[in-house]
Amino acid sequence: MIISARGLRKEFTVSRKVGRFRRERHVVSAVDGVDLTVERGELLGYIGPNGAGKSTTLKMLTGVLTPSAGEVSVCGLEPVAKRTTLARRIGVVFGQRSQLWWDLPLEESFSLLRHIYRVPEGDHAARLRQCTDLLGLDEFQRTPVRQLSLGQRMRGELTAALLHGPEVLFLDEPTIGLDVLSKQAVRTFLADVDKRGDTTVVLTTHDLADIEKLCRRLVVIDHGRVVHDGTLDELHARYRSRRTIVADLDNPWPEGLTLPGAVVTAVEADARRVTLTLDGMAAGEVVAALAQAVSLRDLSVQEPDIEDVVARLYRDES
Ligand SMILES: Nc1ncnc2c1ncn2[C@@H]1O[C@H](COP(=O)(O)OP(=O)(O)OP(=O)(O)O)[C@@H](O)[C@H]1O
Repeated sequence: MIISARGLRKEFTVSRKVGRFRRERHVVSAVDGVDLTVERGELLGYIGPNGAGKSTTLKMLTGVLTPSAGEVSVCGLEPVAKRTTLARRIGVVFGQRSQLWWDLPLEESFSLLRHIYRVPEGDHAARLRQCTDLLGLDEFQRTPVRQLSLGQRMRGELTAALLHGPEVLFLDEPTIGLDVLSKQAVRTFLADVDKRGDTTVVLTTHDLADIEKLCRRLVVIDHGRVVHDGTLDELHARYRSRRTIVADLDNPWPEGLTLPGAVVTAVEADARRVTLTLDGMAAGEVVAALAQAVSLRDLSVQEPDIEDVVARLYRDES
């Protein structure tokens, strides 16, 4: 495994003003005993509600914060003790912080990074070409970073994080604030990184479409603790999320009609639209029974909603 954490904790002591003159100190448990292992080449989604402890975990994995307790190893190194060595083996994109030089054109930032990380010219050129092609960077490579839009800068940040060929890429909300096209570009790019298989990716995001499109495995934390570690399908199974069939009908839905393997969950639009939630039976069998019973105008089968299942998990844990 390339990342391992056992009993990882981080506490912050904060002081709060009480009355006019007194301050009271109290301890915030930001990460409260996280166990986590990530295998080489995985693309892991690390999600949780605001304040759950995601960024604090990433900061401990990258050596920015010293854990209060627990063991952590990334690329076989202890992040804080070996921070400089580790920096050469990981890439980091933290939404709020930039690794680019504000006043320099993007291409000069890339060139500086090549010297800082001492990347051989050929490797640098090959990786830059790959990122440029996939992220469409060509048209703004000569633009100073401060003039770039958020979406353009994020493409630059991703490139900057990958130019030294890191083994692990940590991404803290890489799609936040991006328009649909930029989001798509970032997701397609990350899917390509994942497909090549030589970079492990840890992704935190509030955009569940990122998770749905990119992550086979999902770790959910809340109040600093892991509350789910598994696939999205396993999460749906845990909450018994079901597929639904939405059918538009030529005539009103006959009151009281039932179909085996499905439950009627909504009758709308003057009873000419019915929603059936599948109860374990295959969609095809229910659709066939439906077509026998009523005259169908249109029909769609909808997958379980990720927003819904994750909201239920967050509610349960809060
Ligand atoms: N430097 C700090 N000092 C005091 N408390 C902190 C500090 N950093 C984080 N916290 C607290 O630790 C908890 C976890 O914060 P963290 O930033 O890790 O959450 P997060 O899951 O990344 O949230 P978000 O999704 O809102 O970015 C929060 O209660 C936060 O207020």
